[in-house]
Amino acid sequence: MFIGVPREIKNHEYRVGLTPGGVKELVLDGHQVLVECGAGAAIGLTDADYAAAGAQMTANPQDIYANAELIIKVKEPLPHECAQLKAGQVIFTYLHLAPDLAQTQALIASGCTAIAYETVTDQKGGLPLLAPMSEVAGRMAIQAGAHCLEKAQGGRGILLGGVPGVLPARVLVLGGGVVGVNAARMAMGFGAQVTLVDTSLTRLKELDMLYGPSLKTLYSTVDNIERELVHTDLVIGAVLIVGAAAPKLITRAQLALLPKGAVLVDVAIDQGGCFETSRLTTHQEPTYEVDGIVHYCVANMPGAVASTATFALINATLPFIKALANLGWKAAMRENAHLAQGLSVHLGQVICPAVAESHGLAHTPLASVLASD
Ligand SMILES: NC(=O)C1=CN([C@@H]2O[C@H](COP(=O)(O)OP(=O)(O)OC[C@H]3O[C@@H](n4cnc5c(N)ncnc54)[C@H](O)[C@@H]3O)[C@@H](O)[C@H]2O)C=CC1
Ligand SMILES: CC(=O)C(=O)O
Ligand SMILES: [Mg+2]
Repeated sequence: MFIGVPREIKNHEYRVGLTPGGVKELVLDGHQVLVECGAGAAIGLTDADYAAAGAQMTANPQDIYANAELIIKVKEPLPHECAQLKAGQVIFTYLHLAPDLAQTQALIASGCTAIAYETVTDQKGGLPLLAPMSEVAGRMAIQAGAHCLEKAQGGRGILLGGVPGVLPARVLVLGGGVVGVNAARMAMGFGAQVTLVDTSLTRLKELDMLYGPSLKTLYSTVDNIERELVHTDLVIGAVLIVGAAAPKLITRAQLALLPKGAVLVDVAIDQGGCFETSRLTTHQEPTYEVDGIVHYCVANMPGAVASTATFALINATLPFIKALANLGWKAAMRENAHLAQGLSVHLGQVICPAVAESHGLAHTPLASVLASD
């Protein structure tokens, strides 16, 4: 198969969809891999490394969009990338379509087959291709939040861990999945007082067994969250309903409950965000203020630690990329029902039910697509 890897072009996005090690595996399987020059340069993966692994290199991303049967990326295709996609071509990347009607329409119009990393599942009900980036973003959320709590960033001027004789900051984590648990672990490591809420009692029980009294757990209700906000310095938004737009857990009116200079880090922003006042920001300008509350809403947080994040991502994606390349997407999905959950858009039809529902669009059942020739 002809596989293409364009350079990522989103703001401060330095990750790359395939490492030279990944290229080597695919070339050994008999595939042809075309990589855009400089795709891995920011994290020390040189064009020479890719060439040595067996890739062909091009300075022109249009060569990739014109010729590749399978395109491997990290972030969602931007409008001019969507415009180059076509029927018969597969793109495998993060898409986050539920909050993004324009991208959904562009992928429909392209006729391509778009497979989303973030909805591929595993036997345990997890999201194996989202998890590595959720680990990174969850851990980063505490670094980012601690920085935002500094006065110069608009924050309350509170040190996360406090010092002897002065209490540490209070951190509220909304959602106890992969992002939430990684954020909670980092915050506890800093010495902060951490409370985590979730709607899953099973999950809260697991976390209680894991962390004991150093982590306070609370069932997620409006009332419980409101009572916490009154004394919270840093809130981490880490909820997810797979494929769907994030539920809004803090309204604009509820911002008034927080102390002035408190910080909201909305990791769930890629699914539309879980605070009413969230709007997308970039690494270049990561924060803004609403009613005296600092908001950090960067949708590609792991892009900032692109070296760690790229290797973590490829560890998870490579087996699926190999299956798509070796078998073709349809046979690979017939063989692996978990990979099939990634199919979002195909030949102008929306396949992911949660995406269709978010935009009020018709949805074509996965089974009927996989049953057809
Ligand atoms: N901004 C960024 O750079 C990144 C964003 N993310 C995003 O972070 C979000 C969380 O991802 P994961 O932790 O991997 O998901 P996950 O599925 O592991 O965890 C989500 C948790 O939210 C809980 N939840 C759902 N509704 C809730 C509610 N109303 N109240 C409290 N808890 C609720 C679920 O029970 C689950 O435990 C996703 O939107 C993901 O796309 C992930 C990586 C990077
Ligand atoms: C998950 C995601 O959107 C990211 O890593 O940027
Ligand atoms: Mg994202």
